[in-house]
Amino acid sequence: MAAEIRNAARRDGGLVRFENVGLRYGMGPEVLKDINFSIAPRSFQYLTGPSGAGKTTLIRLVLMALKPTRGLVNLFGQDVSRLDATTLTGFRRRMGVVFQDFRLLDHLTLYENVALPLRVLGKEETSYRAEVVELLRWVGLGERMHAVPPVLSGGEKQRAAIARALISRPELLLADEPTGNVDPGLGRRLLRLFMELQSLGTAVVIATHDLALMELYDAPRLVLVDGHLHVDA
Ligand SMILES: Nc1ncnc2c1ncn2[C@@H]1O[C@H](COP(=O)(O)OP(=O)(O)OP(=O)(O)O)[C@@H](O)[C@H]1O
Repeated sequence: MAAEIRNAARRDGGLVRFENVGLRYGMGPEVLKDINFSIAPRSFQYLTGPSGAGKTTLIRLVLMALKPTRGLVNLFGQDVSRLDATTLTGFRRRMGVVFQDFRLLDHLTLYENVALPLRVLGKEETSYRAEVVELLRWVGLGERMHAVPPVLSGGEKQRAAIARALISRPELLLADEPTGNVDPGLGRRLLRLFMELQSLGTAVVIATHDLALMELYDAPRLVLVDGHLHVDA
């Protein structure tokens, strides 16, 4: 089944494809209008636009946390409106997400936070311990793995959230303002982490309005303005 889905994604040329997607919250105005774009496997792109333009909303649509009001959302080669709950859960596991507010669990150590997605899958600790430690070192938190989130800086929490998003080796990583809470030096280091991740085979989407960051590494920009999206390649 997994191979079938991957083949379908390849055939359709994308991990994600939106066709004429529109979204409104409740009876409010349309926040996203006629959105068309696709995300190729192993690609790197920014999602940008002014505050309130709809970046988080678009990410939530990709994560299937929201249903489009109109149009087609295709993930891994399949129309999501036709999928059953089990397949949707499987699709979510193929995506990693770094939320703007981190969403770490305060009563768990960083090690436990990062290991959580694997624990939830019922894996034995012996099968993942080394991998979690290696990933925490990779994001520069090797010395902090037994600390709990409330005693960490914003940048440390940011990196822990990135490690947690990566532990399941996602095919697609969505990061919402991943450099929003860090100084420019750390922002550059995080960007290098994302580039390395892409070179290891993950497609990366970074939502940001940090122009300086986007200038550091040239990549296509999905630009949202007034609910419309255009691609600056
Ligand atoms: N749950 C909600 N209910 C109603 N309106 C919402 C909801 N979430 C977002 N909106 C509205 O949708 C629009 C887009 O919001 P969204 O958070 O997607 O923008 P954004 O580009 O991510 O903004 P920022 O860069 O400030 O995070 C805004 O006008 C916002 O007020």
